[in-house]
Amino acid sequence: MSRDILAEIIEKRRVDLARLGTCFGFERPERTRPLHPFIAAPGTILEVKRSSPSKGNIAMGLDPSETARTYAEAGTSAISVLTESNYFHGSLADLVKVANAAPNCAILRKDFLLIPEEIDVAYDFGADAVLLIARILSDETLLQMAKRTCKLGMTPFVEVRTDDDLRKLALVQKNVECVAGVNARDLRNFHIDPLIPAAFREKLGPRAVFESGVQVPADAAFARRLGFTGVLIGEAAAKNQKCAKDLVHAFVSASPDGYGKFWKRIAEKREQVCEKFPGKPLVKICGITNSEDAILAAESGADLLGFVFFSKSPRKTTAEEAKKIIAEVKAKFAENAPLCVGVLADRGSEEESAALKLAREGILDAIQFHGCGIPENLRNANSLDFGYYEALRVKSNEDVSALTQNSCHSLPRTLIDAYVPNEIGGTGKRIASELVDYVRKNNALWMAGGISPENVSEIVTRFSPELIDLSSALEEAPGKKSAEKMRKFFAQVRG
Ligand SMILES: O=C(O)c1ccccc1N[C@@H]1O[C@H](COP(=O)(O)O)[C@@H](O)[C@H]1O
Repeated sequence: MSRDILAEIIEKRRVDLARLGTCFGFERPERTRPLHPFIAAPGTILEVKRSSPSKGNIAMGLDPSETARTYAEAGTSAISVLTESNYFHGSLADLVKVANAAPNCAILRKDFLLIPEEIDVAYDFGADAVLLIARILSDETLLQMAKRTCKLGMTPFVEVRTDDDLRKLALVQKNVECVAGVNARDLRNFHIDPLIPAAFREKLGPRAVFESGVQVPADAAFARRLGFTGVLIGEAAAKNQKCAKDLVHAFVSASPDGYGKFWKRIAEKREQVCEKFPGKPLVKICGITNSEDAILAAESGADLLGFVFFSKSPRKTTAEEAKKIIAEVKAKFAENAPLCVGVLADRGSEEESAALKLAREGILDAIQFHGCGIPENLRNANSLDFGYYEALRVKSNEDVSALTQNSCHSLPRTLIDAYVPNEIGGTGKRIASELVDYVRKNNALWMAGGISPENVSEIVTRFSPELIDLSSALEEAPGKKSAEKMRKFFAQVRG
């Protein structure tokens, strides 16, 4: 989509401001409500939202006062009110109504505020916090508006999405206390990726909010597991207010954990690769059985190393061997070490128990469930010491639908591998190109199956995968990688 929706919204808003003034034609009330702290402790922000440019009509008949009462009863600590009229059908009248109906919640004015006087208007209409979008404000105006917000006792909520926005956020943080927010939705194409907020989390300061795209309770929990203090939920709450309680409960009962940490590290590694090797994917080298191969892969630029815990694999490893290799890799590469993943293919096996134990001990960063499904107890957990994802062996479009069903915030990525009858993984066989195309239409592509030094350039150019995973084509003998093949391979993806 080439349409710049943000620019359109702002253009119309400037015209309205000039025509109607900063109160948009509403009579300016005198504030009587006391001020409330905004996201001073972990909590949700449920939104009063009628429509949006990405979703069209969401809840056009919504009554702001009733909605605010429902949200307050659900236990939300804050309520966001969209006051933009052209694209979101909100108004300052909604803000007053919500502020009056939810006297114990912090109220956020969510709009595309452009001039400092709008901050005073937000205060008078009952807000406790105001959204300031870094991308649409100059350094000077942003800082002026943030300072004015604090002067009135409210909280500036600064939304970032780019490195330049982060620079602006740091400028604000140097001067005043604020809450930072990252939108998972790309306003250029409305595409939602929970790994965008994940990549930003450590750069935002202590109070940070995950915005957009939360649909189900597990998505809200995922935001908390990434370490966000708040989660802003619009459509899912406004459309189905009965779910508000579950969304709030999921967020506040989760905590930052090893699962969130794994996905944050994937997201950060993706950013680093995008910056240093534009257009190139993350790389997982699988089937590691010895330190020499592990160290060569790490030195060459592997982002993940895979250790196979499957008795029938020619490249299987044991807990003792994996532990020793991982200790060497982590000692040598410290925070630049690749993430270490245990690959499981046989549920209920001794190997599964051994790998899960290493993951719980923090030795393995994650588990790849290869063609054997994710255990229910892991799917339902909201606090784990490690990450996990599924590898699906795909042979038809129906298999791909399972992948799309998997895809939600809490399972942000699924790996695809070739389906080969009677073989589980490490087959050296490729997935049919039509199937890969079908997957990548709606999903970030994590791809395995027959990737080699000879075909990797063609695969990267043709499919733009986000991650490639390979094993057998780098071997000189079962379980032993060839240094020559590794060098040839990495010359293409890290050259
Ligand atoms: O490599 C194995 O032996 C293996 C065994 C059981 C499950 C998964 C396994 N490896 C995975 O297979 C693909 C890549 O294989 P290849 O490049 O086609 O040889 C990858 O997902 C590995 O993690």
